[in-house]
Amino acid sequence: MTAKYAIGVDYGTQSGRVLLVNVQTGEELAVCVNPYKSGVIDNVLPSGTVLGHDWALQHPDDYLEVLYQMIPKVMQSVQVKPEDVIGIGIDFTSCTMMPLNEDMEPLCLDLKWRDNPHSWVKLWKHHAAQSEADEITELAEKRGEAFLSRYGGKISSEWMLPKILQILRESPDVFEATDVFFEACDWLTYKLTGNISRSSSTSGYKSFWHKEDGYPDKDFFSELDPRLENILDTKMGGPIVPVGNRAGELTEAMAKRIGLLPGTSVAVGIIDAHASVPAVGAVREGQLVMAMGTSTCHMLLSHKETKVEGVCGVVEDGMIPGTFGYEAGQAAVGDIFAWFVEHGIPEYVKFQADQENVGIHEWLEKNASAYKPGQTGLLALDWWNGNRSVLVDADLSGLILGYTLATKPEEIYRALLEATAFGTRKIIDSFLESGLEVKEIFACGGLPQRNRLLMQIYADVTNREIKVAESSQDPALGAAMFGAVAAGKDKGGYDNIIEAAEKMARVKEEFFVPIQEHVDKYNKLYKHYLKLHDYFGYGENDVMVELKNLKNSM
Ligand SMILES: Nc1ncnc2c1ncn2[C@@H]1O[C@H](COP(=O)(O)OP(=O)(O)O)[C@@H](O)[C@H]1O
Ligand SMILES: O=C(CO)[C@@H](O)[C@@H](O)COP(=O)(O)O
Repeated sequence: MTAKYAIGVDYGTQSGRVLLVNVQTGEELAVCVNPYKSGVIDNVLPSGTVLGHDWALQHPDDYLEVLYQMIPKVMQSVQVKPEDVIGIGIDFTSCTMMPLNEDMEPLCLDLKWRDNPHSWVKLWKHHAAQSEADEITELAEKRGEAFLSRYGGKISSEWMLPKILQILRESPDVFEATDVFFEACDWLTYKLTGNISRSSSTSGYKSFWHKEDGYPDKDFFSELDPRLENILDTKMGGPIVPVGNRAGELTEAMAKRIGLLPGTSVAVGIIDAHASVPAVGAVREGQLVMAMGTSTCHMLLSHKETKVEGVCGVVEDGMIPGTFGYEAGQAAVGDIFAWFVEHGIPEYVKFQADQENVGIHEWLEKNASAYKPGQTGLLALDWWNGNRSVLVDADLSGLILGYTLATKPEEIYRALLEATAFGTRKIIDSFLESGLEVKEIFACGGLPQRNRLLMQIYADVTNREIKVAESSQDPALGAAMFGAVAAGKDKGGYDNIIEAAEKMARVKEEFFVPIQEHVDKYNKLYKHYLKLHDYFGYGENDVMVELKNLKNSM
């Protein structure tokens, strides 16, 4: 049989990328990255409307551009015939949601609505629905809703219902005008296939849907707000299709536009971080995958369903069929380092990095590597974008302790790297305390490829070996694998994602091994991290929330 190919389209926070992969070998033939023209809209709308605190929106046209521009570009860069591309898979940040009209078009593209911020795509890191999230948690607790325990006991402002509730409360007219609220992932799948469906992955992790129990009762929604009584049949309606299935086939019009053949199989969409799980070959119980980029998502596979504090969700078959997929996460990781590089470094660092012809991150990494664990005298809490797991509180904020007049930028950078590693250890501890096994850790995403010091710190802080994905486009590779599964064996693909992972997944031969001397030091520092974590995180000291309230009242 001639070689067959699949396309993975990975929609990240800042950019979308398209990867063309050989289905038999997993070889990556070409990749094209398209930074979103409008990026993350967190200050003002294109029309000039000023946004409130913690808003994060996106422009839906930026997503379509990735398909229209990047798929033809990838195809032109290699000698692959469209008929040999058997499947397409999409992964997307989540919950990135949008209000659509009855023609399945985003409301924000309509002149009538475009000045209203609520008509736009709300990005996963839109955190302005915290009070709605708290309200949902309170109601679920009061009613003893069983679903709450699957989400670590607390509802995140990042998910679908808090975002819908915020729209309803702040802009009932947008709510009324909305035909359906859709995850961007599912909207793009619709754009490719013309079929309206929802992914079991986004529905399970972000919209409270459960394979056996379905959604929470209608009563729950109506008690939250009577206007939500029928939302499951109306604005949240549509068939839910399990991941690993085919969502449909490429339409004639879309095929023409992107230079592929109509009828090409399109997979049910998945959450971006989850696509990395099969892409590193993790398909078994006890395998933990950290997708480390702007944020970090921790995905753990297990055969049992249990309660885990602060977990973002557990969904049966949510990542790999036959297992329960647990997701936890840190809402900022790379974003914290980016903040420091952008706002925290003095001119002399820029000058020296220039002289040495290296980037600021590289300069800081090199200089921070000269320190031993504990030598900076600093300890930080990694809550620059709130705390996703295990505290689930977007109102928490960052902290650095131990500054002196001698503190240097590279020491602060190191403390920030360490803080994110402590945050990850806390998440692993939470899994272990719930009786789940963590046998093997994989790291993927942009960070492990770029920062060796960071990865060594993670190995030392967790006292575990860390394997790193070979592909720098891991989610896109995973999405392409789902594309190959959507096509099926008859067309040269695979019957299921486990078979696809056996043939297409890859990790680097070299991995990060803990250094005992560092492990001992970090064990001590971690105890102090936990003290700060519990003191500020569990409400004993609520100064972070008070400061935020004060700021928001200005
Ligand atoms: N050398 C580096 N060390 C640490 N962080 C870095 C480095 N280079 C870039 N970053 C951070 O990595 C993040 C981007 O990660 P990446 O995985 O490429 O993107 P995304 O999460 O959008 O998919 C940014 O927040 C950026 O600041
Ligand atoms: O929340 C999730 C997954 O549940 C992610 O989509 C979100 O953290 C964004 O991930 P990136 O950091 O852009 O890769």
